[in-house]
Amino acid sequence: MNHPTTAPAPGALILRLRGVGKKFGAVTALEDIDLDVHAGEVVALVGDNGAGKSTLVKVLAGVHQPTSGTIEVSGNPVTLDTPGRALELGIATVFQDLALCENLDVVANLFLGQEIGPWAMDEVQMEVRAWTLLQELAARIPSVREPVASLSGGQRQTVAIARSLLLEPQIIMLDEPTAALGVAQTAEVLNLIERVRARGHGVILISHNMEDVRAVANRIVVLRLGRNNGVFTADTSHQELVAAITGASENSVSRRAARKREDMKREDMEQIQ
Ligand SMILES: Nc1ncnc2c1ncn2[C@@H]1O[C@H](COP(=O)(O)OP(=O)(O)OP(=O)(O)O)[C@@H](O)[C@H]1O
Repeated sequence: MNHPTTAPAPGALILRLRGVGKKFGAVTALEDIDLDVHAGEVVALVGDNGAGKSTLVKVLAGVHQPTSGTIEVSGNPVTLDTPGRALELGIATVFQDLALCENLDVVANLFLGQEIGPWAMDEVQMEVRAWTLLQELAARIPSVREPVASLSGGQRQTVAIARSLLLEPQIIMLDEPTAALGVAQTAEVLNLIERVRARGHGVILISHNMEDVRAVANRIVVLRLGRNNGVFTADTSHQELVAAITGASENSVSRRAARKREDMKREDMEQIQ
């Protein structure tokens, strides 16, 4: 199945993961992950270092193969065995390094690698398409003939996001898009994410910044130690989110139960010896 040419209905379930796991040898990076993404929503993926966010992004980008579980795109089971296949199925990823060419201008960066293919066009057509897309995104880029080297961090992020939209993906994954940005540029990128959502794409936003996440996400999916640890809404308090991320929500009752289990195990061992 290739990705449908007609846009999914707003709110349609476009991505569904059930029981997805990923082991690297003896290391379990992901275990039993469920994730739903609908058309026209921003799902934030948050978690501490090592929680499994990057691994999940790479599974969805076709870089890593899951060791268990199922992935469905628009209701059809899929195998994302290469990055090209993920793109064909309408899953685009903007990695943290952005992969832009500093010495090339905005138009050249937007169409990089697509000189042959659906967007094979002449220079004028490419420039018009670039302007149209950037205007639609209300992107603040001074000129599409500006080399990327002279753009700000926020503008570079915009170019990278616009490039991934050229193929009209159903889902766009953004890996820490505001990590290196100041306040004004962060606001610009958050506005851009809202406009991408308004175009009907499903957005998966990976971020360490709870303020950013709460500002734009419809739902916040917490990963902890490679597992799901709750799904929250944007009005969830900072403390509650941090508790889910760090595991501080494991309250004194569950700690007491764990202590009892340990005591019982010790007593059993003593009886055996
Ligand atoms: N290629 C690999 N080989 C072995 N183990 C790996 C590999 N990639 C990730 N891991 C392990 O999988 C677990 C999850 O890592 P991952 O990088 O996905 O977490 P993360 O949430 O993205 O963390 P961070 O925020 O630090 O990037 C970690 O224990 C990590 O050491």
